[in-house]
Parts: sequence; structure tokens; C-alpha cells
Amino acid sequence: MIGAFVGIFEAQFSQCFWAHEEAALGLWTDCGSSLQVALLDMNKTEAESLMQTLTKQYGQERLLFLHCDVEQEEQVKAAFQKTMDTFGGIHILCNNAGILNESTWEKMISVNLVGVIRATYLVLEHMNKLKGGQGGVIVNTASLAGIGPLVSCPVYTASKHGVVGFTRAMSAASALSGYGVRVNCLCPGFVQTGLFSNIPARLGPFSHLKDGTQLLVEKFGIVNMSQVVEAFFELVTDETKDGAALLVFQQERKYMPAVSVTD
Ligand SMILES: NC(=O)C1=CN([C@@H]2O[C@H](COP(=O)(O)OP(=O)(O)OC[C@H]3O[C@@H](n4cnc5c(N)ncnc54)[C@H](O)[C@@H]3O)[C@@H](O)[C@H]2O)C=CC1
Ligand SMILES: CCC(=O)/C=C/C=C\C[C@@H](O)/C=C/C=C/C=C\[C@@H](O)CCCC(=O)O
Repeated sequence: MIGAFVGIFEAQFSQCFWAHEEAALGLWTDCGSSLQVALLDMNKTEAESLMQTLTKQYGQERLLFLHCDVEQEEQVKAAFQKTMDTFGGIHILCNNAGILNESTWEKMISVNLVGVIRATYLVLEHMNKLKGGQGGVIVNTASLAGIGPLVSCPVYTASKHGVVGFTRAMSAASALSGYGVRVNCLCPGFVQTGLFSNIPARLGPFSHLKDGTQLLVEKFGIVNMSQVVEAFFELVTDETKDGAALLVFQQERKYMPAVSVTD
């Protein structure tokens, strides 16, 4: 799992993640008897405290932290190889790393979209059945802003629309190529994390639109982190889900049908 430490996944990790262990393990024959997790992130500070907590609960042999910046090809490649060497395989990848700051929009595209593409292509070197892998599933964290425009954040919106489009196309390419790898995306609404804090400072040239964003927050409400993790595991464990975009609202979650231009 990439970009897992702070925010959406960190807070609910232990409560939800291991609760789905049996269902996840049942998907592949070479998984052994327990779920093992590599947490890749560039935030070492947060990593240490979470790893201490999880290690106490689940044992050191099932957890691995690797410092990794998704903007750096060699770091991602090395982290996946270390994960393979440690655990013997990679069956689930969650591309969760993301930033929001309209003032540094090129970086936002680099992390939120290019980082997802890079990690997907690199993990396929290990997951792809045509390359000796066991197959697997990739879940990309997009956003509701990957479905509809977050007006105060046009480039964040573009990055997340890109994640949804890449997910759907990569899913079809994988299925038609026989990779044995499903690709889905999560589209949560607003979640109380670090990314959600200090909103005006994140809007760059669009800070004058902060009130409109606040109206969206009031309209959509705040999604609980455990709802996001539960949705993640639905995309992992439901083998019928491939190329799916799962929207996570405060009151419900529902799938967004792909728009077809040929219908
Ligand atoms: N907070 C929200 O309201 C929503 C967030 N999301 C998405 O959820 C994902 C997680 O974000 P949050 O937990 O909210 O924010 P967060 O800021 O709390 O967590 C983001 C994580 O990504 C890591 N990260 C950032 N850049 C990285 C890089 N270059 N390489 C490796 N790791 C990197 C950070 O260290 C951090 O651990 C993001 O993709 C975000 O766009 C989607 C919908 C709503
Ligand atoms: C700084 C911008 C801000 O207000 C905070 C953003 C926090 C999280 C980022 C993003 O992932 C959340 C986006 C939520 C968007 C919600 C509504 C629309 O933009 C999409 C409408 C989708 C639909 O029409 O169903």
C-alpha cells in the first residue's frame, strides 16, 4: 500500500484492514496463512508511530515500512522489489498517495496521477500472470473530484479525473491482455485528514472560491475513514469488480457506471 500513513488509511488501518484478512487471503493460492503488509510512504515520522502500534498488535514479521516517494521511479521499483524479497509476492496494491495544493499544480499531477501510473506499471512487473506473477488487484484512490468538478481545485480535479480514466482503461487493457490483474478506484467525498485541513491555503489562485467549496462540504458532509477502508476492501474482495469507480458518500456508497460513447 502506497501513501498509507497519514489520513484515510492510517486511522482505520488496524480496525478494518485485518478484519478482511480471510476474504483477501482466499483470492490467491500462494498467499500463505496471513496477510502481510508493506507500507510505503515518504513520511518517516508518521511511519514510526504507526509501525510501533501495528507491530505490537500483529507482529513484526507481517509488517514492513519502506520510505518511498512515488515521484521517484527507482524508489518505487526498489520498494516493490524489497516487498517481493520479504514477503514473496504482491497481490494487492493501493495507490493512495496524494496531495492537494493548487499553487504547486505540476507537483500535484506528478504525485496524484503520474505516481499512480508509475506504481501501477511497476507492480505489474510482479503481479502480471504473463510475467510469472499470481495476478492481483490494484485500487487507486481517486475522489469525488474524479467524477465531478471541485471548482476551487481545477488541477486536483484533473488529476483525479485522470486516475478514474486510467483505472478504467488499465482494467480493460489488463483483462484483454490476460494479466489476471483487476484495477478499480475509490472515489471518497470529504474526509477529515491532513489534506482536508487549511483549505484556503490549498486553493492557490482560487482562494476566492473557498466559500463555494464550503457549501460542497455542507452538501456532501464528512465521510468517516472506516467507510473508505470498507469500500477499499469491497473493491479488493469482490472479484466481479474490475474497472469500477466506487463513490463513497457520508450516507452510502455506490458505483459510478462508465460513460460509453458507443451506446
Ligand atoms: N481527505 C479527503 O477529503 C479526500 C482524500 N482523497 C485522497 O485520499 C488519498 C489520501 O489522502 P488523505 O489521507 O486525505 O491525505 P493525507 O495527506 O493525510 O495522506 C496522504 C499520504 O500520502 C503520502 N504522500 C504524499 N505525497 C507522497 C509521495 N510523493 N510519495 C509517497 N507518499 C506520499 C503522505 O505522506 C501521506 O501519508 C489522496 O490520494 C487524496 O487525494 C480522496 C477524497 C477525499
Ligand atoms: C481544498 C479543496 C477542498 O475543499 C477540500 C478538499 C478535500 C478533499 C479533496 C477531494 O478529494 C474531495 C472532493 C469532493 C468533491 C465533492 C463534490 C464535487 O466536487 C464532485 C461532485 C460529484 C457528483 O456530482 O456526484
